[in-house]
Amino acid sequence: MSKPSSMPSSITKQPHLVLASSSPRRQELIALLGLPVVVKPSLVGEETPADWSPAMIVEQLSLRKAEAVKDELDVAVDADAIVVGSDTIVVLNGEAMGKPSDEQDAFRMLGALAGRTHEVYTGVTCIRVSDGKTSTAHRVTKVTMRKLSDDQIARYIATGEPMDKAGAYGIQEIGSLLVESIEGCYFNVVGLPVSQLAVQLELFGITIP
Ligand SMILES: Cc1cn([C@H]2C[C@H](O)[C@@H](COP(=O)(O)OP(=O)(O)OP(=O)(O)O)O2)c(=O)[nH]c1=O
Repeated sequence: MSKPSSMPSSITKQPHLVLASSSPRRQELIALLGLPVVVKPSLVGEETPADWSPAMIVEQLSLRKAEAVKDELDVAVDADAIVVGSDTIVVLNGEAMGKPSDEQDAFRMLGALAGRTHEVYTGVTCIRVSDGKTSTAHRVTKVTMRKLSDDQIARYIATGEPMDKAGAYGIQEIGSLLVESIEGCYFNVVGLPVSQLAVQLELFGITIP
């Protein structure tokens, strides 16, 4: 009879992740990986030069967030950690939309998105604390929003949901009622493309089911 095979050491010895984010959505999604996670929000500014492409914006901001948190860690304590940073924007006809500045801004964004197809870009950066090894990538998902009247938009804004979300909607909450269809990764829209993150973590020798 053959002996049962032993567990590969890469499964038994996994480093912990440090999520550089204040987003409750990202905190829930990263838990899907089943690895130990510490949350440490980054406090970086999110200004970017006007000539950056959407891909550059989300990749560079995810890098900025991860680097800021990595710089605050104690290498002796967190040597085996991998810091994960992420950034999400909505792009309509080349215009990048972040989080709305106020309700009027949310009204403008939703009025522009209604009845049209836009793209959601999310950038993800992983940095290993011990040697600074870095991986940055992004994903794009197409989202088509149904036509909305001004009254419908105003009622949605009155729920308070849009204010902390790129493009002023949350597909995972009441905003789901505004979305007609999507093409691509759903989790990318919510703010953390978990399968993309799994691919990047494999570059660090971390195996995810
Ligand atoms: C389009 C869309 C965005 N969002 C969210 C994801 C992000 O949290 C937010 C975009 O803002 P970000 O600047 O990417 O992230 P954040 O400020 O919320 O968190 P942190 O920088 O600390 O990581 O919009 C949704 O929750 N649902 C959606 O459908």
